[in-house]
Amino acid sequence: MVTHYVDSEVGVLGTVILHRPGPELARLTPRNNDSLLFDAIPWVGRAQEEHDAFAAALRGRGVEVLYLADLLAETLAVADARSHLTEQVLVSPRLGDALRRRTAEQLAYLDPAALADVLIAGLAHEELRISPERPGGLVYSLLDRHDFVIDPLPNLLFTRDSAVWVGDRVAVTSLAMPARRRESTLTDAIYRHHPRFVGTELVYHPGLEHLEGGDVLLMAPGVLAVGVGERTTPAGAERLARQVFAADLAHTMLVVPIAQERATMHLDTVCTMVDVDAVLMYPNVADTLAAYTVVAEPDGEPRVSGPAPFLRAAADAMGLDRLRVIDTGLDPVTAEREQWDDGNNTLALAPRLCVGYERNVETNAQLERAGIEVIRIAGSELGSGRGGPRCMSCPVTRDPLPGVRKGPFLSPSDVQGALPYPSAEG
Ligand SMILES: NC(=O)NCCC[C@H](N)C(=O)O
Repeated sequence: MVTHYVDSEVGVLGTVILHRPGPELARLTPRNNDSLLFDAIPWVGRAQEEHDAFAAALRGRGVEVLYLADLLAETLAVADARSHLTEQVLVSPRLGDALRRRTAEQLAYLDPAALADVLIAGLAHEELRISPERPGGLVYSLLDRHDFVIDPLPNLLFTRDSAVWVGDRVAVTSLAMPARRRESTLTDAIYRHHPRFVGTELVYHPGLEHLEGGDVLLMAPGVLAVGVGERTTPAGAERLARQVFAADLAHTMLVVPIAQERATMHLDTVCTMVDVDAVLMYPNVADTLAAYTVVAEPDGEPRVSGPAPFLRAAADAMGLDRLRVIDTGLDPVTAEREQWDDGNNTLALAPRLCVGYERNVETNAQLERAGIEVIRIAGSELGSGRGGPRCMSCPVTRDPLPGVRKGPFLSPSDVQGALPYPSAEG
């Protein structure tokens, strides 16, 4: 098994899982885009070009790119994974027995790659092979022709949300929105059965309290920040705290309430890290964002204190005098526009090097003024799902921050002493 390890947001990125958008985006129509969590109907070919350029930019900086569809197809070559994932779509009570039988027959004929395509893009009414000898039954007869026998997963593009690595373990999440729930059944199967990942220990499972990867930030080795709002629940944060403390993957979790709105659906829509001591942050929330600090008691029980201002609590937990803050946009109007267009949602490839959407002109200029290099990518179509470079990537390997050993973790003051990178302000 290859070793995978992620203990920060900014350690040099080694390997990342992306999902190249495909036929599942072509399922979006004006009648289903809201429930499928897209704000517009993307031009699929252009979205693929934009995504290919994103992947090329990562490879150009030495990052290994794994595609989720390939991992899934390879996973489906394992008999147990195939039967488990097939059962998970067939179990839906929406199908009824006759339609379930027809669907099962059709899936049984597919090779692993074709089955992966169906699990991702779904199965439309028109695609089910029905004949007088092979009737679909009452449910199929009443199914609207625009409807799906198996729902598509257009948000698989946002690989960040269904799994997040913490140290050498992966948290396979429990997604809140019905349109996304099935995504983590695919990631779960990949981490359990794919030859590259088999043996990886899971620190969170689908089916537990709601938790989404976009809400989880690895602020420093041993320090997590978890947004609670539209997606991750306080119960999800509490469960994750217990599990990461028990596994000695972290010593502190900052739990950060965020507004339950689409614009701030995850913590990484308002705050991402761009250096070991610097965050890119939406100024309209910077002063009001608060955090409850949760630490592990010796008996394993999480102890809660606060709330305190987020930036103060984070700096304390990370053993820093303060966190440097780079604002999204320049003025409140530009900031609001660029936050909406995922200006905040940068993906760090290393300390002071990140990928951002080119359209967020002011935010990118602010980053550069603060000494952060920005690799700009197009996102006119990719952005229609409301996610940026961080949302579209699941890092599975980052270099540990130099000078900070792998867990069990040092105390915050030891970590501060070990920070390798001087801040841009010296
Ligand atoms: N971490 C993120 O902010 N991910 C973006 C998810 C966008 C997706 N359309 C959703 O609503 O869940």
